Amino acid sequence: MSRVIFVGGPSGTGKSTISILLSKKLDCPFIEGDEFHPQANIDKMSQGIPLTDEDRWGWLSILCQAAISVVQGGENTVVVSCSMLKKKYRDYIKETIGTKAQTQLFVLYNDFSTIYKRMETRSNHYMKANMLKSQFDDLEVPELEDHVYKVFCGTKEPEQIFVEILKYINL
Ligand SMILES: Nc1ncnc2c1ncn2[C@@H]1O[C@H](COP(=O)(O)OP(=O)(O)O)[C@@H](O)[C@H]1O
Ligand SMILES: O=C(O)[C@H](O)[C@@H](O)[C@H](O)[C@H](O)COP(=O)(O)O
Repeated sequence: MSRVIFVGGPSGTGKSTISILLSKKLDCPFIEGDEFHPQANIDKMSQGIPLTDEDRWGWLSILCQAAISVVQGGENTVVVSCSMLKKKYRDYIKETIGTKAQTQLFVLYNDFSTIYKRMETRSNHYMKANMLKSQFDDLEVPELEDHVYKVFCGTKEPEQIFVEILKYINL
């Protein structure tokens, strides 16, 4: 059966970095969630305004449909980066993918100060460092959610985090 692997967490925790490592290892496509935001969401974030649930539902739907299209197009696996900060977003993703593929969700998390320092150096990204707090406020670290795994990153190198995640993935 095909599978969809989502990599989540607040901005700067390493979603894209880890997703790229996974897609290389699994030799599969990678959907960069940031590239699928409606323009209204990008405009909002560019102005330093955090997204609300209402802003996110449409984006989550687009991402799920993109992942489904990839596996229905014949790919065995696809990796998607998407913050999916709240349990209800993760539930929505699992429900929407449904039986079309096996779904595994990994939520990266870290200390606020570690990520804040990292974000301050990323000046060209539309996600402003001062919006990070709202993301941490929204983050619900998963506990006992089916097919959802939390991954504490701390000061681990991306390779180390990648190896941790691989333990949950059938190669
Ligand atoms: N484990 C890590 N340790 C140190 N730096 C990292 C780690 N993971 C990612 N980074 C760096 O942090 C920044 C944000 O990473 P990125 O993968 O774009 O995060 P996200 O997609 O979650 O916003 C990048 O400059 C990246 O190289
Ligand atoms: O890589 C990042 O910096 C984050 O992924 C970010 O750009 C993300 O697209 C938005 O944070 C989505 O909105 P929410 O995370 O607020 O849902």
